[in-house]
Amino acid sequence: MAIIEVDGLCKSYGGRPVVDGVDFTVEAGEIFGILGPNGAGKTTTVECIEGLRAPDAGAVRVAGLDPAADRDRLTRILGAQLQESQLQPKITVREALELYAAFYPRPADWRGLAERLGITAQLKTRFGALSGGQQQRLFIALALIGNPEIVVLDELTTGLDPRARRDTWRLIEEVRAGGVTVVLVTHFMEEAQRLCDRVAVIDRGRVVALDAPARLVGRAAASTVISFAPSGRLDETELASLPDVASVRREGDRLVISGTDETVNAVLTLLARQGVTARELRVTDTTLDEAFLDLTGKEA
Ligand SMILES: Nc1ncnc2c1ncn2[C@@H]1O[C@H](COP(=O)(O)OP(=O)(O)OP(=O)(O)O)[C@@H](O)[C@H]1O
Repeated sequence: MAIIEVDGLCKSYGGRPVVDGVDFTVEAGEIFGILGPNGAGKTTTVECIEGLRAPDAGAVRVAGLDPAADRDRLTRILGAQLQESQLQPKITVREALELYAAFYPRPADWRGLAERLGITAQLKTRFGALSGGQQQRLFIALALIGNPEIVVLDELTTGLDPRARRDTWRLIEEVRAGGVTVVLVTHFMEEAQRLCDRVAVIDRGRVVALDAPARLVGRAAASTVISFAPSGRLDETELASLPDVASVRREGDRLVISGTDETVNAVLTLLARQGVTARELRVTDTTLDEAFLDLTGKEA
């Protein structure tokens, strides 16, 4: 059953369309990812779902409600991650949790949430004195405090260290196991691949692909990625003309070439012919990173 329906959504700022006919539905109980390069229109799209912005055209329905017109009822079923500016720097973590719990008829136990998010030691700390990662965890706790049916998390783990990121992923999986629908805007491909049942890739205000992460990877032009630090100069145009090459790019001193097994052999032959050694050579299966580059031509 679809719990969120976005149909022909359009939004312009100063006459410039930033969301340009976005369609998708989110099924109840799924973790739905929204991926896209900077400025693609992801936040604007979720702000229309949260009722924070009214669409210029098209329709959004959340559990049958029109978010822009029914914000009061919407906030009882939808929890959203706050932006930094929405909390006073002097409020303590405990005060924020108690205050937000008081807004809802059936709040979650804030002590339990603080425990699961690892911010119990900070209960007396003022918001302004928290580290970026601690602030982020408090925002997640506040998004969940009303026991929502749907939670919208925008850039969930930005600013978290790898350990805290993994803890947060586990928490999101638990939240979903409790029946909550999760909409996740993310720049992290690993996060999308690990957590999301389906992902919409948005580019320049349009959905350019929508599928399970594994199926998006399967549809990518390339199946294999070869990367290495060349010991000498290599002509990128020559690399790009090798069999089955989908893309060639530089990452620091490394070259990253996506293609097929045949590309790997051809690259190694070219290197041998030119007397260049491939240092720290890696050959891996295509990931969502490459599929995303294929779809949008950009890094997330
Ligand atoms: N209130 C606003 N007024 C004018 N332009 C805006 C406003 N909000 C967003 N924009 C512009 O609209 C475009 C889309 O922004 P949006 O935040 O939806 O993209 P995004 O995909 O979430 O990007 P990011 O990944 O960088 O957060 C951007 O070019 C942004 O600068």
